[in-house]
Amino acid sequence: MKIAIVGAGAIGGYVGAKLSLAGEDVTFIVRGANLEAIRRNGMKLILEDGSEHIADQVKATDNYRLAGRQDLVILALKAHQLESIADQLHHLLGPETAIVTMQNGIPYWYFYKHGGALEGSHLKMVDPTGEISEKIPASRVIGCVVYPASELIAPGVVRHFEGERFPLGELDGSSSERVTRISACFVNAGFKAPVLDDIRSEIWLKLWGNLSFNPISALTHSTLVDICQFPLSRELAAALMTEAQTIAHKLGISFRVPLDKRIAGAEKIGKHKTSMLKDVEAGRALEIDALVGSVIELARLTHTPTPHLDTVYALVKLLAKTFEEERGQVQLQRVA
Ligand SMILES: NC(=O)C1=CN([C@@H]2O[C@H](COP(=O)(O)OP(=O)(O)OC[C@H]3O[C@@H](n4cnc5c(N)ncnc54)[C@H](OP(=O)(O)O)[C@@H]3O)[C@@H](O)[C@H]2O)C=CC1
Ligand SMILES: CC(C)(CO)C(=O)C(=O)O
Repeated sequence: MKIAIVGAGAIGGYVGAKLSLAGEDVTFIVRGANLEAIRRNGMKLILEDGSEHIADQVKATDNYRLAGRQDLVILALKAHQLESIADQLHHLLGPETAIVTMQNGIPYWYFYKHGGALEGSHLKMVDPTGEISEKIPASRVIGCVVYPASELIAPGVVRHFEGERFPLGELDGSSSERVTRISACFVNAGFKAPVLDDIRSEIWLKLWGNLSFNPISALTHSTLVDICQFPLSRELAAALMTEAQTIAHKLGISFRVPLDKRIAGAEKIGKHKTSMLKDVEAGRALEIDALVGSVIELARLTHTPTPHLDTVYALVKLLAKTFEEERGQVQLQRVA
């Protein structure tokens, strides 16, 4: 399959390297030092067992037009980075090209083919200007939940920590020919890629952890096990998750795992820093609006009170604002 991966970071690098090693025709859409490194050496993948694999057949470019039409486009950017690529994406799209979205959080396409009173509603938190929905048509999208954890440790070098599951699903729940084909392609590359008839419920299950543990960890610099074992933060995580569950239930979502078990699962991961804490430490922009702001937007749409989510959202937004101002100061000092 001809596959473009937009964003060759932790997840894009991991997925693209494995697909290429399995014989797929992979092009990374990538920029900066990462582009140079992949062009020079391919994408190096370091697996959990320490083994190293070089995907040296991958192509890498920052030119969408040159990459050309694809069978499949995988969007592996952070949610707040989608707008920056939306304008260029059409170069990759032929009449049948499918798009797999690999962002954590509530996706911009959430209400497409959702049914009910909220069908077609637009979510400002993840698509502030409407440009993403306009230029990345939801009719092409296959939903996906990313369970693996990985990190781009240097340009062109990705380390995989754990997990291989990428559940997929059509937005209308059907088992179409295209989703079946993409699932088979993922399985052939060594991933688990079950086709689900309710991808939104799986998105909420993953998000349950992200909307609670990620902001708490970013605010307190604590790992998952620390948050889960300290009674007050465990209680706060449970309160955030309970509010989210009320919203989700109103939207027809069912959780296949009870709340206590979901917290126990996070606790078992141990001394692990969430991606939002890693972003804080690295001075990168935080995925707050996709993970928390969008849930609050859904709360407003479903008339659900969310005092805990509102409080945590306010605090983590302030944290991000302070960081942005500090970064601005540092840049100004460098210019001076
Ligand atoms: N990492 C993980 O273990 C997990 C991540 N996820 C989710 O997966 C998604 C991707 O996260 P992750 O891979 O960690 O993020 P990364 O930051 O590692 O990767 C994103 C990549 O996109 C690139 N990028 C951003 N904007 C552009 C652009 N305009 N053109 C080209 N490239 C661009 C970035 O490059 P540059 O550095 O040049 O900006 C970066 O390499 C997120 O939603 C995250 O929450 C989910 C589960 C686990
Ligand atoms: C580790 C985990 C599961 C925390 O919610 C995660 O998905 C993240 O760090 O973004």
